[in-house]
Amino acid sequence: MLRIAVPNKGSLSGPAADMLHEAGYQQRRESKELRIVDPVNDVEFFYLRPRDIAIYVSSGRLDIGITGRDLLIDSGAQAEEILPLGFARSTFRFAAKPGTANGVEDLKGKTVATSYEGIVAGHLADNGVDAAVVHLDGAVETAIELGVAEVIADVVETGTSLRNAGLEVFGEPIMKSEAIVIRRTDADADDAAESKVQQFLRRLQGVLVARTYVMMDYDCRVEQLEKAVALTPGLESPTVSPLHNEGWVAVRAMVPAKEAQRIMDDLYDIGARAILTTAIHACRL
Ligand SMILES: Nc1ncnc2c1ncn2[C@@H]1O[C@H](COP(=O)(O)OP(=O)(O)OP(=O)(O)O)[C@@H](O)[C@H]1O
Ligand SMILES: O=P(O)(O)OC[C@H]1O[C@H](OP(=O)(O)OP(=O)(O)O)[C@H](O)[C@@H]1O
Ligand SMILES: [Mg+2]
Repeated sequence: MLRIAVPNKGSLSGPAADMLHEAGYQQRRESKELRIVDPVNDVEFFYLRPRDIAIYVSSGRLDIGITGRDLLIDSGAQAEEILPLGFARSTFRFAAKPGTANGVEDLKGKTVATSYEGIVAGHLADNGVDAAVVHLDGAVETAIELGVAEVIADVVETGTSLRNAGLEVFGEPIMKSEAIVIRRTDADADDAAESKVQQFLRRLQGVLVARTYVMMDYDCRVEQLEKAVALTPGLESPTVSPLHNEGWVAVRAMVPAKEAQRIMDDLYDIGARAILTTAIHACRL
């Protein structure tokens, strides 16, 4: 049975459960459940603190896990990213009162508060900067007002938390993060276990594709086919079928959902008609 770690709280937990549900896996019914077995899919889910997931996975007791890239790097655990999942996107940045610093090189002798000591200590060391790091569990934006540190390093999404605290980011982003699937580095799964891991990844990839693409169908004159296909190349190549009316073909291709309206306009302009888009609910590429 495949054993998978899933975030039990915070920004990662809701979207992770939604994605697993969309991929056809049973999920817990209430937030106090610590583990559930999905017998149909031969999978067991363990609901763990997001910060602990890389540690469990690196221990080899759990096969794979969902966590944040920043949390994986912060943990220093022997686990590696095998699939980015596109949610809980954030950047990890230094911030301070305006005028405090312009880059990491200005941090010598200063104190940096963060919940991600591993990332910050590593980044300071990479840049040869000697600064003190204070660990706080959360709400680190307040550390400056209360005099615990001159600088913070934290997750930034919209920047609202920083603005509310009168702080500004400075320097280059330390890293970009999103939810990821992780696995133990150099995992030595036997063939049966490996095929289960690959099936799990294919299911999640299917959800990602279904979320990002729509199916587009349209009719066009044979003379316009090359131009139309250039607009809708599909993932491999579009399906082209003859129509009963001679000189016309029907075309079917997947297109990025964000570009669908623009592509429909462009197709219309070159004479395509009966242009339809439909949602993709699931797929295996
Ligand atoms: N506001 C946010 N927007 C996007 N991603 C976020 C945000 N806050 C945290 N994350 C991401 O969520 C992960 C951290 O999850 P975690 O549950 O530890 O913290 P949290 O979401 O801040 O919850 P809490 O602080 O309540 O424990 C990291 O990968 C981080 O990048
Ligand atoms: O840029 P924003 O959109 O404001 O998001 C970033 C904030 O979200 C998270 O905080 P959370 O609410 O999880 O509280 P915490 O600091 O206690 O973790 C993170 O730690 C930042 O403070
Ligand atoms: Mg938080």
